[in-house]
Amino acid sequence: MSGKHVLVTGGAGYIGSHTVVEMVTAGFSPVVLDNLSNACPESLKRVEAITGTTIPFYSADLLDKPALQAIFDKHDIEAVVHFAGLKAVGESVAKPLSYYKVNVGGTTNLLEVMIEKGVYNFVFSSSATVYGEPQFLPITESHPAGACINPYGRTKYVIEEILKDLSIAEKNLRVVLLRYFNPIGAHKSGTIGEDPSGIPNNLLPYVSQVAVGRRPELSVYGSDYDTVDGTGVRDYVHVVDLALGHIAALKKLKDISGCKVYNLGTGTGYSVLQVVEAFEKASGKKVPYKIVDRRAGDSASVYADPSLAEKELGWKAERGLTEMCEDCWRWQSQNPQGFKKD
Ligand SMILES: NC(=O)c1ccc[n+]([C@@H]2O[C@H](COP(=O)([O-])OP(=O)(O)OC[C@H]3O[C@@H](n4cnc5c(N)ncnc54)[C@H](O)[C@@H]3O)[C@@H](O)[C@H]2O)c1
Ligand SMILES: CC(=O)N[C@H]1[C@@H](OP(=O)(O)OP(=O)(O)OC[C@H]2O[C@@H](n3ccc(=O)[nH]c3=O)[C@H](O)[C@@H]2O)O[C@H](CO)[C@H](O)[C@@H]1O
Repeated sequence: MSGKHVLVTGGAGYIGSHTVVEMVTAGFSPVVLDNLSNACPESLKRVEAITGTTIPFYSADLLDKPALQAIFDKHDIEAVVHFAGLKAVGESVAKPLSYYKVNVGGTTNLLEVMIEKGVYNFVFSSSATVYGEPQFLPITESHPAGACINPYGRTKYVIEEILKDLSIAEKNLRVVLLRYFNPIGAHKSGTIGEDPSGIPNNLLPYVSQVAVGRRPELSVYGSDYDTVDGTGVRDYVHVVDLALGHIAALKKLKDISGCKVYNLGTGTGYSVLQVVEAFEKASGKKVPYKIVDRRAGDSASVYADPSLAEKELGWKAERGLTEMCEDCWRWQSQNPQGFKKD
């Protein structure tokens, strides 16, 4: 599909910015749309520095249909990779309407404009959260989905269902749904990475902010799970591997019809304390922690069976936990305050 453009919504964000880098390397021409509600323009400047390419950028909102239409009119868009949306679980409980409006309403807006403009290739950022509490491990794509425990997860599941319905109604539509497990790490340059606003919800950003001295200690949510050391186990996947999964998905679109679903994970789970230990080794810093109560809604263990993505997309995560922690630390130590000027 090289020569034409791929619209990347949310391309200034964490996963989007890493994917834009890999897209340029793979010969795609990305155009980025982002309303910068959870990103800053600096991330794209750094993507341009890494790739040596100018990336067309539109500061626009998914809810602004005329702005979406104008982008499709201006560029010859062949496919859309859709990252943009809200992703904070706690906030989704407090503000469900915002989550349904932006995630579901924003996606339906985008799909309407795509169909109006005759663009039929779509890659969507879904999440392992759609599986809810695991009924078996490792989780395959045929594991039951939909029993989500928070509004954020439900928006992902609803969007998946919309895409399945739409790909039946619109015979030309080709969709790849990617269910991410736990993306962490950063680009090797250390110039782009995850930059959460406020107190991080997720483990790695919290650990790295403790290591860099921004926070005094990590709270480990529970040590009485039925796991290797009692702490929660997750499938951490390097964000660059995840980005490469989108390249594989884009290449796959031409060979499929309808809607395909793939897990993107490594297949290996690590406990919170194993991650802390790996991060301490990678950074040479101590990460003080205290054990506190379990976090509501957490499962003991969640990890993927990623074999379908390997078989059908030719994609396999290559980077291990040590590299994930080293790359995360390079980004955090070079940018203690994230993209904000120090
Ligand atoms: N990071 C994870 O752990 C994870 C796991 C599973 C799925 N996902 C999904 O992957 C996608 C990307 O996640 P991320 O971690 O890069 O998040 P992110 O917040 O860094 O990126 C999302 C981007 O979308 C933009 N955005 C938000 N609302 C918008 C709107 N209305 N219009 C235009 N742009 C808007 C934000 O400014 C941000 O740059 C999200 O859909 C997220 O739900 C993320
Ligand atoms: C309930 C919840 O928020 N779920 C979201 C969270 O899942 P996860 O719970 O899979 O990711 P996470 O990074 O929030 O937590 C990973 C593991 O670390 C533990 N932990 C986390 C933070 C911390 O300060 N201390 C600590 O001990 C946590 O209990 C879990 O065992 O992130 C995913 C993205 O990757 C999805 O967005 C999930 O919807």
